[in-house]
Amino acid sequence: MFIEPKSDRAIPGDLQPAINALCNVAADLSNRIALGPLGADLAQAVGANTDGDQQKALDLIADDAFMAEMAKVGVRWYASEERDTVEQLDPVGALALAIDPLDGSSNIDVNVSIGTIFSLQPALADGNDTFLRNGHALRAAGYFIYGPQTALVVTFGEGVRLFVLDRSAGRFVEAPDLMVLSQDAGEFAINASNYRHWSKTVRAYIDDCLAGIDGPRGRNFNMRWVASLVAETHRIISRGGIFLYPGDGRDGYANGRLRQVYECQPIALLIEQAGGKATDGVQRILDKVPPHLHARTPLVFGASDHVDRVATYHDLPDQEVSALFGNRGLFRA
Ligand SMILES: O=P(O)(O)OC[C@H]1O[C@](O)(COP(=O)(O)O)[C@@H](O)[C@@H]1O
Ligand SMILES: [Mg+2]
Ligand SMILES: [Mg+2]
Repeated sequence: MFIEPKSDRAIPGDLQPAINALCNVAADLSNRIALGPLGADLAQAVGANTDGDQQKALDLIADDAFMAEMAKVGVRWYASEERDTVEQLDPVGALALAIDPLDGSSNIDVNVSIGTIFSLQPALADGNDTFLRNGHALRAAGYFIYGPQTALVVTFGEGVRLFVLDRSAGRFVEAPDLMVLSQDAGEFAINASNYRHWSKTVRAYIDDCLAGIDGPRGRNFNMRWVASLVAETHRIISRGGIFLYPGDGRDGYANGRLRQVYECQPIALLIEQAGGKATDGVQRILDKVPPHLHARTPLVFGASDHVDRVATYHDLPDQEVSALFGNRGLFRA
């Protein structure tokens, strides 16, 4: 076994082979990533996926490795960010796996945390129908983080569990405590270089954070942006705060950058299970049905109060946001 749960906590029996196989591949990837420049050039550009995103060597290595193992463990449908269509693996398998095999690709060659995001749900007769459902069908959601520690963070619907890779044993060993999101950290994460492309609503929210103790929030905030969704999620689950990847005015970014099936649904389930919230700014992510396999959605997640507050900015009539915005614009001269 490549995973060692605490003796008083089980992994649902029908999911165990798939979770074990995911751990096997992730441990191997972790070893390869850890070699850095002593190993193969994992950051080499090798092409583009259907969405036009650049693919790095590690995106494809990870995708091939996960797909090969999933064929042996009762997974019928395999949907990957790196593939145009759903692949059928085991025709009599009962499960469907959605995966972002390598998240945070821009960080591969700079020794910053990257990851793998996945979800498992029951397989329907048709692959597309399986994945084009809202997030309430998920049986499990998780990510592997390849960082100073390689870890698996996963939920089976009863809280969020942490397993750390013990390299000497070659196994992911469960940590004693469940992960619970702290509600009061004052930290936000957003790619602020897109400020000029955001809606007034998003600008007003961030302006208020930046105004700190002198603004309407009456407290100072800190900012972080790793450009690796797994790393941001791990930090927020570990110590709180809020993450935003809103839609913006750039070509192709009307719904932001993050994919509903491979990234947003699993992260949303984890965050909710840790005691937080995940929305597109207004609507709960888990309630949304993906319009197509590679659909993107704006994503806002973190401590409940922070996420609720973002929704109140969206609720303001446009004139009111404009009026607020007229008094702010802290990024402008
Ligand atoms: O470069 P940007 O626009 O800040 O986007 C960063 C976001 O893009 C991602 O890298 C997208 O994931 P992939 O690396 O799987 O394409 C997220 O991990 C991250 O949150
Ligand atoms: Mg990703
Ligand atoms: Mg990816």
